[in-house]
This record gives sequence, C-alpha cells and structure tokens, in this order.
Amino acid sequence: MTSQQSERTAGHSRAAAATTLITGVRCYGEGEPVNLLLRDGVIAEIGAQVRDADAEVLAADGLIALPGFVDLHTHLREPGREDTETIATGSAAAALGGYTAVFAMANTDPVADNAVVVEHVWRRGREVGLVDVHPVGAVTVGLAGQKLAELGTMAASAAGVRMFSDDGHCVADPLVMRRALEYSKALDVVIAQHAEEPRLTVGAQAHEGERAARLGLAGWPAAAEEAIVARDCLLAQHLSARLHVCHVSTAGTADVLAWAKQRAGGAGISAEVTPHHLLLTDERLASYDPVNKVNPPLRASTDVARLRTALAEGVIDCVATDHAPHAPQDKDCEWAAARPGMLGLQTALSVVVHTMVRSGLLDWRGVARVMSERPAEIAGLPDQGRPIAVGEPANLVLVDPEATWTVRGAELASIAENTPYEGMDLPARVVCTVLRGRVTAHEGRIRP
Ligand SMILES: NC(=O)N[C@@H](CC(=O)O)C(=O)O
Ligand SMILES: [Zn+2]
Ligand SMILES: [Zn+2]
Repeated sequence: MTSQQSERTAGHSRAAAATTLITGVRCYGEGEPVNLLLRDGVIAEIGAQVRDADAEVLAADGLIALPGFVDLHTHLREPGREDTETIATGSAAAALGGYTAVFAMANTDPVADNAVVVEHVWRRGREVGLVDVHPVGAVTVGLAGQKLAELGTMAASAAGVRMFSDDGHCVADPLVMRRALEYSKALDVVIAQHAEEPRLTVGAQAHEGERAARLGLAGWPAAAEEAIVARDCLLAQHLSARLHVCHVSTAGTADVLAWAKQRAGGAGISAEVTPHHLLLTDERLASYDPVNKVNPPLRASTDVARLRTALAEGVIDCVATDHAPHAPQDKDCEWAAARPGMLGLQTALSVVVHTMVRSGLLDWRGVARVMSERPAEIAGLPDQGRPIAVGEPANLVLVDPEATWTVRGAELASIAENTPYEGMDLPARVVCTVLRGRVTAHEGRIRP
C-alpha cells in the first residue's frame, strides 16, 4: 500500500470507538455463535469466551455477521441536487443499509470530471464519516462522450479515483471507449460502462416488448445493452484492460458475459446487477407510476430469472444499488417526463435476501461475496470486503435474518422518497453497521 493510500483508507477524521464487544453472533450464518472484540478499528479477538470489561457490549444473539457491504454504484447528487440527496443523507442511508463503502457516480452538477469536484466529494464523505465515499470520475468531459476527462489527474488527486464512468450516459463512440480502456490500464483503474447504444434507445421509455407496445411506450430493446456489452468485452480483451458493466438487465447480457468470461479465463471483465432488476418486471408498468421508471428499464420475468442464476453462478459478479434519488416534481409527473431511477441503499440487502437467499440460490457466504467481497476486489479496496478474522479491519454488518419490515419511503434516510417497494414487506433487516470498529448505524438509527 502506498503512503497516500494508507492516508486515504485509515486517516478518517473520526476516531474509532475504543473497544466494542459483539456477543453471540454467527459469522456468515455458519457454526456456533461467537463474540467479536473490536479494538483500534480491527477485529482483535474472536471466540465463544472472549470478554472485555471495558468494552461497549452489543448483544447480537440470533444475528449474522457479514463484512460491511460495498456499493459500486450510488448517486449521491451532491454537488447540484442537494434537494434530493446530499453526501450526508446518502451516507446515512448507506450506513443504515449495511454499507461501509460506496462509489458516488460522476453525473452531478458540476460533473465530477476533474480533481476539484472529486476531491470535494471525497472530503465531504470523510467529514460525514459514516461510510467511505469514493468518488467515481467521469470518463469524458461533461459526460458528453467526446473528449476524455483528465483521468490521471483524478486518479492522482487526494480522492485517489479508482473507478471512472459516464453513468447516466453510455461511452458510445468505440474509439473514445478504446482510448479510455487504454488509459485505465496504464493507471490501473476500472472503467464502468452504462451499456446503452444511444441510436437504439432514442425516445425509449420502457423495455421493448409486448407490454410497452400495448401501453404505447417507445421501446428500449435488450439489444441496445447487449451490443455495447459485447463490443466492450471484445475491446477490453483486445487491450487486456479491465471493464466493469453497470446494471446488467437482460438475459442476453448474461449470455454475452458468460461467453466473454469463459473466453478470457475470467480475467478483466466484471458486472453488477441491481436489486430492482433481480425482483421487478415490466408488469409494474401497467400502473403508469413513474416510480417504476428506471434506466435500464425493468425487463421481462425471463430476464429476472436469468439475472438471478447469473449472479449465483458468478457470471454477474456483484450487486450494486444504482441508488438514484429524484425529487417529487421529477417523479410525480407523466411517465414520459419523469426521470429514471429509484432509491436502493436501504432496501438492497432485503431484496437480495428475498430474491437470492429465500430462493436457495445464495447462502450467507454468497451474500458476503456479492455485496462485499467482489465489489471491494473490483474497485481495488484493500480494507473492505475482508474476511471476518483476527487482525482484519472491523468493517462489519450485523443482520437479523428472521426480521420482516414494511418499506416506507418517508421513513428512509434519503431526502427523496422514490422507492418502488413502498408498502412492501421485505425479509431481513440490518441491525448494526460498523466502520473501522465504530458503530455507524444501530437499530435503524445513525450514530454520528
Ligand atoms: N439508473 C437511472 O435510471 N438513473 C440514474 C442514471 C443511471 O444509472 O443510468 C440517475 O442518475 O438517476
Ligand atoms: Zn446507468
Ligand atoms: Zn446509475
């Protein structure tokens, strides 16, 4: 680790709580309950008999301990749309959702396409101190897709940008994408692509299929995603560069990824799926409620089924929320005028449990893999997604696997309330989140 990296990862403005003793917890939902002693930001001792008279005790009987979640795809809206989310409110939502690190997308206003903006986001994240906020840098200036942004300057800045994306827009020009991949290789960073061939989605409003046709909504064909993913996999492999595919939404994309990964022996290519694409389908569109409008759009039930198995099999590496807060005036309007996107940070675990654990596709080890370990590896975070073991950083989430809760947008920490799960009963609840030994969220409340 370079000295700059260690300053970034360990030098947070808030000191870790002295000592915390978590009692009666089952790590990864396996084996007998144990106590975890957290001291100086690391896991100091693990065992059934571990005690410490001076420690703050967190009774965790019946709970499962997992490594803190890492979200590769979050929209925090600061700077520019602080009426919908700020770094402070988004960090609170992240901590309450079990996250210890989030990647904040670059489509802010101003765009995070330079060192000044990414350093602002990074500093503000540290000041808030609830979750590690890693700014994503834009690939192109102003997300316009024409001229490469100064990736090197952002990577070398205090923010130490590791991931670049024009998310919200596709880097559609193949030559611009090629150059970005070449630079990313030299800088050892990853390009995350929002795969959408813009010429195929002009005016698109919903998944192209029978339902959109019946509702009279212009279609967003699966091929618009799949064609870009195929192109970018070929480019990345040709250049031996790394590529991360954002919000995979179709069965065909899973097929392309399986092919590309098998071809490259698994190297270089990674992909994420959102909780909403694992659960919701375009049947939701019948209501014309724009809360269901998202990019890429909700797809068919056959896509949902394939995305679940692709995640279980590792064809899709991880879950990322694409948490996208929007103001009421941008959502409570006619479908065509509404902005795409939905909240995700505080519901992600429950949707993953509902779709993947309750269906038998993943066990709790698998949840740790897709929500913490793989995203940390993809982004190159040395201190996140680590095993729950002595000497490791105390970045943890404690989950109640038996709980059920009812989602209420107004009760979520985000300023915006655009959750598609309003009124739904979801399984499993985040009880406690720990960042470097310090409790950041407990029993649904933030611990500032
Ligand atoms: N997912 C969305 O529908 N919206 C995102 C942009 C994006 O992720 O493409 C947003 O910024 O609102
Ligand atoms: Zn996107
Ligand atoms: Zn996004």
